[in-house]
Amino acid sequence: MENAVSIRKLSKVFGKTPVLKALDLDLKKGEFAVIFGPNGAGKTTLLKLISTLIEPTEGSVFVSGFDTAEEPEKARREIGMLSHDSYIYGELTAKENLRFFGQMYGIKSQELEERISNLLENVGLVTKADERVSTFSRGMKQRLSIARALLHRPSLLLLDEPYTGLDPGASLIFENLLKSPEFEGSTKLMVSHDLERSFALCDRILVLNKGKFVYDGLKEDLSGFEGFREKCGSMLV
Ligand SMILES: Nc1ncnc2c1ncn2[C@@H]1O[C@H](COP(=O)(O)OP(=O)(O)OP(=O)(O)O)[C@@H](O)[C@H]1O
Repeated sequence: MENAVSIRKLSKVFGKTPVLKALDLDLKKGEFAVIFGPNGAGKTTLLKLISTLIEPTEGSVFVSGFDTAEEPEKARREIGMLSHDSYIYGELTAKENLRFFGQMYGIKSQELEERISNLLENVGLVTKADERVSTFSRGMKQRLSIARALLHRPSLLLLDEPYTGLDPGASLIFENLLKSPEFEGSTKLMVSHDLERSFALCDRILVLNKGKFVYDGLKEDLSGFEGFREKCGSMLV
């Protein structure tokens, strides 16, 4: 079976600074991997490269078999990205934002309206559906970003610090969405500093440090969170 993500000798240099150094990575379909690592390790840069937001200096990225350099549109169709830049428009309402992105993905209008209602309900924004996003709190914007990322039923979820701004209730809603029948089979690659919470969700752990993977292992091979801390703690600084 073809991998959800295949990365080969991927490097990124900003100016003269090498940020990612010849990375190789394969993610199987349905895997839930989390990337840990200290500030500046290159985690967000890696997610941006996979999502085609930025281009590699060298190397290649394949998403569901699509080479992101050659077929970026097809690769993007597979991806739902949740990140710091929320990609939502302040002057539009929550519903209008989702409509805009849904139309971009070519979702037919009746299906789109149903999808928008469901997602707004799921993320707890029904009562705010017709309010402008510029009036939203950070957590409300993050809830809307979650709905936006899931709108086109992506097969690959790239989640960059998804808990940012979420209150405990919204964090649970988010985790339940990931475990829901619709998304439990999707592949997930998450970057997070919330070690314990992410460890509980994932089945594979990667540690990125100074642009290289210094650890890659399955959760089942570690003796719980304490085992992970013992093995990887020193790699996280
Ligand atoms: N557009 C850019 N131009 C120049 N340097 C950049 C750019 N984007 C990122 N960098 C640099 O690349 C390095 C890695 O940044 P990145 O955001 O990928 O780290 P990170 O592991 O996600 O860190 P954090 O945990 O703090 O979010 C940092 O030194 C950062 O300053």
